[in-house]
Amino acid sequence: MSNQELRNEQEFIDRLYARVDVLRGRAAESLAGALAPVGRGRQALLERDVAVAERSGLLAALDAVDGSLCFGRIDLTAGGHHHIGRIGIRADDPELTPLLVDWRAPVARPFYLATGHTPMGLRRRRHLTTEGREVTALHDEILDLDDTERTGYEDPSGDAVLLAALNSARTGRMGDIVQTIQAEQDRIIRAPHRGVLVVEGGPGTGKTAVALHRAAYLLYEHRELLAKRAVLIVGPNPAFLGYIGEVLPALGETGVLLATQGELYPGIRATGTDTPRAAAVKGRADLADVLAKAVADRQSLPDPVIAIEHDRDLLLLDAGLARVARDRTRALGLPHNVAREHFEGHLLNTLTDMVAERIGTDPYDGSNLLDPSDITQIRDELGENPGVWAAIDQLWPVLTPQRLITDFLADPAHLPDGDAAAIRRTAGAWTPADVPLLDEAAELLGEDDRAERAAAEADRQQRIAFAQGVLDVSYASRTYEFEDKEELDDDASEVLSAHDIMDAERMAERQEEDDHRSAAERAAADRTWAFGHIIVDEAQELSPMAWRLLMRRCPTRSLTLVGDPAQTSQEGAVGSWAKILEPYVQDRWEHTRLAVNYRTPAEIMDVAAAVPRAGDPGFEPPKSIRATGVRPWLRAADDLPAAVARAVAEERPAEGRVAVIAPRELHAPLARRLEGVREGGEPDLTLPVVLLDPRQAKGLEFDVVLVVEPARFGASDLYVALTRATQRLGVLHRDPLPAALREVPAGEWAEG
Ligand SMILES: Nc1ncnc2c1ncn2[C@@H]1O[C@H](COP(=O)(O)OP(=O)(O)OP(=O)(O)O)[C@@H](O)[C@H]1O
Repeated sequence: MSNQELRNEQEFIDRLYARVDVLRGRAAESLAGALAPVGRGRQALLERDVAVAERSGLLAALDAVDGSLCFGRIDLTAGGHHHIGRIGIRADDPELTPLLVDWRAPVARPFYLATGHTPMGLRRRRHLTTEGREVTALHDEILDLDDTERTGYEDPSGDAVLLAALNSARTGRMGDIVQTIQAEQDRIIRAPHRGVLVVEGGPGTGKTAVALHRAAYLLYEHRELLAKRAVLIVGPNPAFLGYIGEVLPALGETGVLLATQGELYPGIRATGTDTPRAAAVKGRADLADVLAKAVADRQSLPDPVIAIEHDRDLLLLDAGLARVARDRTRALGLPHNVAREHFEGHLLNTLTDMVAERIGTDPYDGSNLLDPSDITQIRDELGENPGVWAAIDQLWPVLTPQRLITDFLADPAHLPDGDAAAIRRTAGAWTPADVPLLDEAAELLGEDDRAERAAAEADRQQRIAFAQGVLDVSYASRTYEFEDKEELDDDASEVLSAHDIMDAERMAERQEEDDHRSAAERAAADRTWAFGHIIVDEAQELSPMAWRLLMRRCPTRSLTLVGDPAQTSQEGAVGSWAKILEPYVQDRWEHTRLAVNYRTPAEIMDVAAAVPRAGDPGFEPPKSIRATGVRPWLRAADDLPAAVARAVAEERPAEGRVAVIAPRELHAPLARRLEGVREGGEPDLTLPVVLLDPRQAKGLEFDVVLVVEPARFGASDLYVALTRATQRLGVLHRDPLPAALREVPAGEWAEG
């Protein structure tokens, strides 16, 4: 009987893939069709773009989930069953009957929530394991206790599939968890709250996994809205983004942009680093005011006068007159560069009045003899005087964010001396902490887009002229061809009129519209893009200035924030969720917690928890879902690199990954002793052995972790480092151990 069960499932999977192959073929065909030229008009072009995006999305989704399409099945007490998969697939019948239910659909929900106590209408839950297109295992849970039917694949504990996933060798890339989402996680993933949702929990509680699956869920639930606006995921470093970057594509979702803080200002690569103190100062909320003052400083006054040569005369612009123009301009409350147009106008008016007064005043009664056309002429002449423009540039210069911040960092004004000294920099690369400053500056400055608008219009005119030329040539040549024929069809000229098919302006517009970039790609290039949803991982690390930037990118305030205050390492991070969120959403946000540690075995957690407990005796770590029976070990060594090399050789699993987490200054000697290990740059997490500093280890996990010289880590960094292993942990040191680890009872370490 049991073999029959397996055969039945295999038959189903075969049918499913046959259908997928048909769908894939059709999607490829219709994509080719959608890419072909379309009819006239913007609407048609727009529809074409939408069709292309949809069909390439469907193709990408089908490709991505191939090989792992179906993973579960629920049998209903009322009869019937549903297969559950990474995406939904419908049969090719008139009713389009669902063959496979998307895991995010409401019908699939009992798969994640049903228990023996609350079976939610289920008789049985089945986990299917497949390799490629072959079913390799089944695990059944009976949920209706009165049901006596047995399949022979019963899993009495109900967690064999979960434990197998948790125990499997790591690959250096995070996988999705759709097959084994736990009830507490499902509630967060599907939380109906549309605004800010905070997901808090200790190490390994699945915060990152949950946030990513929530993004997939939201993209499914609100596809119309979110696919257009894209979802942004912000993570602490590029290695982490590489680590989590395959989860959403594997779920068929591609409308997502992953970025670190340093990548959030288009056109800037933030490759520099700051001292912790400098990063903290740059991240402080008061920097917004400081930068506003720095902009105001650039709106200067003549000291004491600017002499402008005009019409063989000298105009003396003094501080008083310039101040009037400046105050009037400032009163508009516009960003600096946008306001410049108004300053130009005010200043030209002031100078026009000066000239008019000088040349037009009646010497007898003091009245002005000039008429309005004279005044206009004076103003026009002043507008052509380079001296006038030099004065305007001096008093209200057009500024770029880069210029403003470069000048500010070279000579930081409006800050206490110590803070100014901490951030002073006259050369060097941009740093991630500069990015929120650049963004703030871009907001304060705005863009004077007059020139751009004019250039765009000139460009459009040029393209219209070009398109007109192309059409004229084709029109003329076709006509010529036909004139050669003996009998020229009366209607031929009309049939061939290119102008009838598409006029030049439309052709030019079509070039403009021909932008097949996805929403995520467009978003990456656009500083002012408003994302549909933002997920921030390690959110506890961000500074107030970074929050300002992110909130600007998400005017709807639809955010998922993931973090663990106990793992905060950044100086100057905001600290409490309420404090972070109050300025943007007051108290309208939801706080959720995850309490089970899926990553770190109990034996390792017993040791790791000593670190936060040293500062907070009441500290309770999340509860590990499993124990491995293997205790972490502790080793003192004089020659640390040799000891680490030996430990790597001993511990290295046949499959899976080892991380050596060591302070940066030990990386060079360690790398020399460890074969195939690179030092510096972004770590390649897919290599069998990687060398990391504790900050780089954030959010990651490995089968085996070796922590080197723990006394040199800050407490939260050490906690992070000790909680990265899924199987085994070793600690090596030459310096004395930090107090927290000295407190660990001897029995919690492995013997010897
Ligand atoms: N329901 C689940 N099924 C299978 N694996 C799970 C489940 N939940 C979490 N995991 C796994 O547990 C590990 C830890 O998850 P994740 O990295 O999301 O935790 P985290 O809370 O973000 O951790 P940290 O704060 O320490 O970085 C991952 O390998 C993840 O795939």
